[in-house]
Amino acid sequence: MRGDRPRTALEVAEAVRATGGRLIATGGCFDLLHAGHVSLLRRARALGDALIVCVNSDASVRRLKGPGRPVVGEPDRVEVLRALECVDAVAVFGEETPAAMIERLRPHVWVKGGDYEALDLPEAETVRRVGGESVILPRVSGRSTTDLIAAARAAR
Ligand SMILES: Nc1ncnc2c1ncn2[C@@H]1O[C@H](COP(=O)(O)OP(=O)(O)OP(=O)(O)O)[C@@H](O)[C@H]1O
Ligand SMILES: O=P(O)(O)O[C@@H]1O[C@H]([C@H](O)CO)[C@@H](O)[C@H](O)[C@@H]1O
Repeated sequence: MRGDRPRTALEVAEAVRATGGRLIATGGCFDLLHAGHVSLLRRARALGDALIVCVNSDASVRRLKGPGRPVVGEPDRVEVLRALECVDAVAVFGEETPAAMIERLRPHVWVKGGDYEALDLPEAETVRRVGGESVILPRVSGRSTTDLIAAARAAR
């Protein structure tokens, strides 16, 4: 039981460090959550003692993915992520990259899915500076929010 009040991302980070644990973090838009996201989050969580998901604000998603996005607003994206057993806390950020949030959380491991190369991540230098490592986990083929949106439009 994780208690009735969701712990903040900073509270989770401090608790993990206080017990000498390994803090995992990941980031993304997570608009219209799908099985690829869930697989990534479960595998990320298995790398350590707690997983914090850094999720882009609505304005940040719009800048990144275009004017029609996100299709699911920030409160609901946060709520859905928080409902996953493998997610210990969710933090929203509004910048272009999660670098500032990574500075605050100082994860031991930063995880992204296979559509990125670890060394190409703009936040990779920040991860290194806070003493962490960036890890890229393989994607689940055939799962993307873009495809879900296209399929939903085609079904109308
Ligand atoms: N099929 C997948 N399998 C594993 N990880 C995935 C998959 N799709 C996305 N991810 C990862 O989930 C995180 C969030 O990605 P994002 O929210 O952009 O998903 P997406 O489905 O690619 O969205 P979009 O189609 O809008 O770009 C990223 O780390 C990304 O690499
Ligand atoms: O859901 P996405 O498109 O994986 O999320 C973006 O990831 C970027 C990535 O971490 C490389 O920097 C990040 O910069 C951006 O803010 C989105 O989270």
